Amino acid sequence: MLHTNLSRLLASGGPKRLISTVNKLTTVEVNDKTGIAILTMNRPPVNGLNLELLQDLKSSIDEIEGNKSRGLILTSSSPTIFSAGLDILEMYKPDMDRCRAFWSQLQETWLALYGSSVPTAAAINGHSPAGGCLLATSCEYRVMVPKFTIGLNETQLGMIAPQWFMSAFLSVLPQREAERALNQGRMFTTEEALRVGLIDETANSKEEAIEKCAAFIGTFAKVNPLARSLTKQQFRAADLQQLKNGRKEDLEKFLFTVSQPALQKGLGIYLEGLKKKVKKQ
Ligand SMILES: CCCCCC/C=C\CC(=O)SCCNC(=O)CCNC(=O)[C@H](O)C(C)(C)COP(=O)(O)OP(=O)(O)OC[C@H]1O[C@@H](n2cnc3c(N)ncnc32)[C@H](O)[C@@H]1OP(=O)(O)O
Repeated sequence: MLHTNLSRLLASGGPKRLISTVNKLTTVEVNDKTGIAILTMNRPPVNGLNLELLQDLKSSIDEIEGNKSRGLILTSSSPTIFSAGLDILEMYKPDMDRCRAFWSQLQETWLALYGSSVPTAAAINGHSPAGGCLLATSCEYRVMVPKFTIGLNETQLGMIAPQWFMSAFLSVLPQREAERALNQGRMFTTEEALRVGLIDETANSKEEAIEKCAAFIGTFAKVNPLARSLTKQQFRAADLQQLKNGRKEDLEKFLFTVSQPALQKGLGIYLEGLKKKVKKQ
């Protein structure tokens, strides 16, 4: 089968071509034989989504769209973290101008990934909370390595996931499951995520996850690319349009939320907890 051959080629190392080194926080490698691009996040230690990583992600997505790649596989250079979600330091005691640029960029990057015309898949090779889960659920397919967690834990930080975070989550989970998980701020283990359908497959390693993502992308090999892409766009149009129409309000809501003293206090305690955890070990 064609898609199995594609995934084998990719797994075998194939003739990869690094097409982008300009962006320091992401790399794009295209396999010359399969035409599939691997977009790797590389912002140690946890791929926290700050303004610069979001900018690099957006320009890498644009690059992949522009070079006619057959698909995009999103992954991480860290062996244990896909992405720790939004960089909390962008929201804690923020400079409001930067904060505005940060949230606008998050909107921009999400619109590009969720609305991407190429087939997208996430090789989730580590923990994937909150914004990390948003990136993964914005792709069309998810393969995750065991012993990690994924979910939208915003309520645990005293925050409410915006409607478009929910849209991506709801494009994957049934409403009842999504609502309960969001209300609880639940983080799913790899096995739990597979059971509820938050991920599509598990893999024993990053390489295997990439191979399975490539096999998914290979399933479109015989489908007319324009018909496939327009069908995807049609499915996602309402979600994308909702954010496009409400971008300004969404930004103002975010800026209002982060300027609340109670939220700042909560974020301070949360960050302290993350650091204490480090000291205890
Ligand atoms: C209208 C308003 C709408 C707003 C809605 C949006 C709201 C939220 C969306 C988000 O994405 S908020 C971020 C949520 N993320 C998390 O809660 C994850 C927190 N991190 C962890 O659970 C763990 O760090 C980890 C990802 C499981 C990794 O664990 P590990 O043990 O490997 O690493 P640590 O030692 O915990 O971390 C290393 C280092 O990184 C710092 N760090 C971790 N996560 C973040 C983060 N999201 N932002 C900023 N910094 C982070 C952590 O404090 C450590 O720092 P140092 O001690 O080394 O300085």
